[in-house]
Amino acid sequence: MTEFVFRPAGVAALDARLEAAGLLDPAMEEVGRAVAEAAQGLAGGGPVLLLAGSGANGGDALVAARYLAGWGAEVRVLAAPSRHALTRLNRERLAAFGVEVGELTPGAVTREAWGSVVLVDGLLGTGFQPPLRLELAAVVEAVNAARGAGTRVLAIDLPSGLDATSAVPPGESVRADVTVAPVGLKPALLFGEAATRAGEVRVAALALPPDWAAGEAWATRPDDAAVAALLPVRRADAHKGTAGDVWIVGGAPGMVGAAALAGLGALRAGAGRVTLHSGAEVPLVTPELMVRRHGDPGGWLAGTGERPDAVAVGMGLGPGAAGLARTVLGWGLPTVLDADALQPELAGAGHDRCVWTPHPGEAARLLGVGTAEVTRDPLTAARGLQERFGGVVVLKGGPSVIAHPGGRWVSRGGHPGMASAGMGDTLAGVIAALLGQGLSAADAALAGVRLHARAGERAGIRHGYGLTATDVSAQLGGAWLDLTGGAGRGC
Ligand SMILES: NC(=O)C1=CN([C@@H]2O[C@H](COP(=O)(O)OP(=O)(O)OC[C@H]3O[C@@H](n4cnc5c(N)ncnc54)[C@H](O)[C@@H]3O)[C@@H](O)[C@H]2O)[C@@H](O)CC1
Ligand SMILES: [K+]
Repeated sequence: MTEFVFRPAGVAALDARLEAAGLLDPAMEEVGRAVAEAAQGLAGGGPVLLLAGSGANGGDALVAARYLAGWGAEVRVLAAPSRHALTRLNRERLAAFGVEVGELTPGAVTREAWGSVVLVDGLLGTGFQPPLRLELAAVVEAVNAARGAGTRVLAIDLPSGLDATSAVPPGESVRADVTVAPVGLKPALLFGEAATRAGEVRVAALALPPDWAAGEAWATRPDDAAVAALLPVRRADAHKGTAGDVWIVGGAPGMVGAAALAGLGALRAGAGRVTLHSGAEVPLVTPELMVRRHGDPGGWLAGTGERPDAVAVGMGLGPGAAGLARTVLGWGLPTVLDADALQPELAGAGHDRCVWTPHPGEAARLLGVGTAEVTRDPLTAARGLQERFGGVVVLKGGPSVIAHPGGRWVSRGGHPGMASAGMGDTLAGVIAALLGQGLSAADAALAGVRLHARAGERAGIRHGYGLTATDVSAQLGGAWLDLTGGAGRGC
């Protein structure tokens, strides 16, 4: 399923629409039921302790308690006083069900957690404004102590104490084993240290008019079926001239491997013909790559009338890369700009057929901010880059973000072993190959990132953290077949 990613403002806007349509009560009912089902699955018939804060997150917990009680589970409930109308209503409904609700204090949490198999965290969701107030900080501490003693923790929407928009927790927060996120994900569930505190994340879809969620979402996380639909299908009479002529412009003395890896990535992603243009002698990593050495690559590019179907420029190119990149951008061809071609002076030089592929350090250089600012909120950073540089931006990371003029995508998958030099060079080649096969810049970026990640997952099974960019390239063909379900023959 393709998932939506919301910021708090989107959640609040969706809430307002639900309220106006008289659908907020049924929505909370759906969320509470989904939470109850997940808690029941985790508890395996054991007692469940539910903690309800003062907002709608707490209301979700109170609904979940009612369902669990109705199914015959032993429930213990502690709740904060609330002025939220629906949360209060659900507390009354729970009382009518005969379930007692205790006062939410750190001591009560410690006492009631004793013997509870599962603790449901409905303290704070997207309405949390850091920093955590003292009385709740002590409750969060008690929750984490209970988890340390063996109680499994299920967070509603996000672990309480996380800022929904940030990869960096503002301080201590609940540490969850499972998070059930209503309607869609929040950035904190996807990125950085915050995501590690959420455990396994499950989205609980709500029955909504289809355009409501899409209209309020800040990004989407496409599934593999959506990505596979972007990949080209060849005719039986395809030949190397129809599969894309790709140039790799990169490599300087001491940095030739980067260009070679990009070339290999392009070949393995189906390019019909790949030529490396370099000012240095590039090693023959595979005989299928063509290598052309130029004494003055910039002069040659400026003068040549030859044109490929797609270009990747920058990998290992060294100083002067921005000038070469400007020349290539001037051709208006499908182009990937990577590594040394990612220079602030190229702001505004992008066009709708180009893809910029910075990692967070390069993104920070392009934006003129610190790397921490980029990694704290990659979705906003990627959008800022796209607006400043034009075209499409792939902000690499785990997960990568793709920003295009119509919105933002968050990629899926990958493997921690991909944290090694050369992976970005391979990705640049993969995206160039897809551009050369006729994909738009946005589609090539999304499909390229997912193909690369899937290849990394395959290579990771064999090599663990020791996998190299060459290992990933070798798995690109298999990754393509995985995504397309074995398609790929002529039709
Ligand atoms: N449209 C949606 O996506 C839906 C959202 N729902 C739930 O609604 C939640 C958002 O509800 P609310 O906007 O009521 O917000 P929350 O329930 O997240 O929290 C708001 C409450 O937290 C308190 N609070 C805020 N900052 C605090 C701090 N620093 N220290 C201590 N207390 C603090 C506030 O006083 C307020 O009472 C979501 O996280 C989700 O669980 C669901 O109920 C239904 C559908
Ligand atoms: K929560």
